[in-house]
Amino acid sequence: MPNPKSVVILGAGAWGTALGAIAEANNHQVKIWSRHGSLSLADAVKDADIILSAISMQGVSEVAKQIQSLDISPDVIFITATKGLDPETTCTPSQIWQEMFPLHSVVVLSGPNLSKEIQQELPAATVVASRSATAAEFVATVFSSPRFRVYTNLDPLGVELGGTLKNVIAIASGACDGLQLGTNAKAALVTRGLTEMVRIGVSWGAKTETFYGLSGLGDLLATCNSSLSRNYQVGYQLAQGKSLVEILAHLQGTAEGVNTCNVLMQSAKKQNISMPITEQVYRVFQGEITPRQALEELMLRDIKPEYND
Ligand SMILES: NC(=O)C1=CN([C@@H]2O[C@H](COP(=O)(O)OP(=O)(O)OC[C@H]3O[C@@H](n4cnc5c(N)ncnc54)[C@H](OP(=O)(O)O)[C@@H]3O)[C@@H](O)[C@H]2O)C=CC1
Ligand SMILES: O=C(CO)COP(=O)(O)O
Repeated sequence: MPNPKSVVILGAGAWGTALGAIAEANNHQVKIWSRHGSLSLADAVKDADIILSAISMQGVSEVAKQIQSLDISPDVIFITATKGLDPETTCTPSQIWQEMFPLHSVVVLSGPNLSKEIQQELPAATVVASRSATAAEFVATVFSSPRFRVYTNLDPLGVELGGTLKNVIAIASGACDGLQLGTNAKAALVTRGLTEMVRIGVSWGAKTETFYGLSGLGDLLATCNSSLSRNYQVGYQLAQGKSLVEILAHLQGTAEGVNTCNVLMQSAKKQNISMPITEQVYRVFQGEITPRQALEELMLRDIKPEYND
């Protein structure tokens, strides 16, 4: 384990708190900053070795801009644990951080990590990915523990997109369970969902194999099969006939898949990329169809080869 480091967590939500506890258990000095807390951002990031952002997508650009105006040592490593896409630019969180801090190392942390289980100290694995192998290896040593196994990876975009794109499929999976469609239907949905993720992710520059790792397939398996996932909960409740507005008003925490689905749909249309499951989720959000009608449309699509469709 490295010497104690100063780790600043941005965002006192479920994920920021859980990651803070892991670093603290490894004897690092942890400060958690929240926009509603008494600690100023300037005081929080002063003397930081690591700045880890676990804020929802909607706050990333704004907070990154505030930090840009502060005096940040060139040795600071940024970690992003947000799973979303910027609605204006379609940029991922790591692209936003890297653009604002071009000379700093930026590391993506993503994996099958339902925060409630991690808070209960159940074992889990994750991936830290960066263009800098040294930065990824350093971050792995800071967070690794007997209950949190951290793998390194050199495809930050692929790791980040795995965690982000799977949220839309988790919503569809929640709906699949809400409609009680069974295990075969779920297996088909998740597998075809992964195909969609690979298709768009690779067109954006991610590596195919990354989607078959912990941050892609691994996170799909976790969130598509657990009622702890907020995205899954959104889909499940849509299948029960609730409106999206009603669901989001009562949901505890952030379901990034809702915004991600909208951003994805626009990009897929522009790029002419087929994303049938995402499209059906989008249409359910728009109130155009019910989850059951979405199922019927997916089942009645043209017959085609399993690959190269
Ligand atoms: N929970 C989980 O299991 C996991 C979550 N993630 C990802 O981590 C991110 C955060 O998730 P989670 O912690 O669960 O969500 P929560 O809803 O619990 O917390 C969101 C956090 O973001 C902060 N925030 C939101 N908007 C802004 C803003 N404009 N400026 C500053 N801070 C803001 C919130 O601050 P405030 O409290 O002041 O509103 C809060 O600290 C999401 O992208 C999620 O997909 C990734 C892996 C696991
Ligand atoms: O990404 C997650 C687990 O890896 C958390 O999923 P939800 O955001 O759907 O709760």
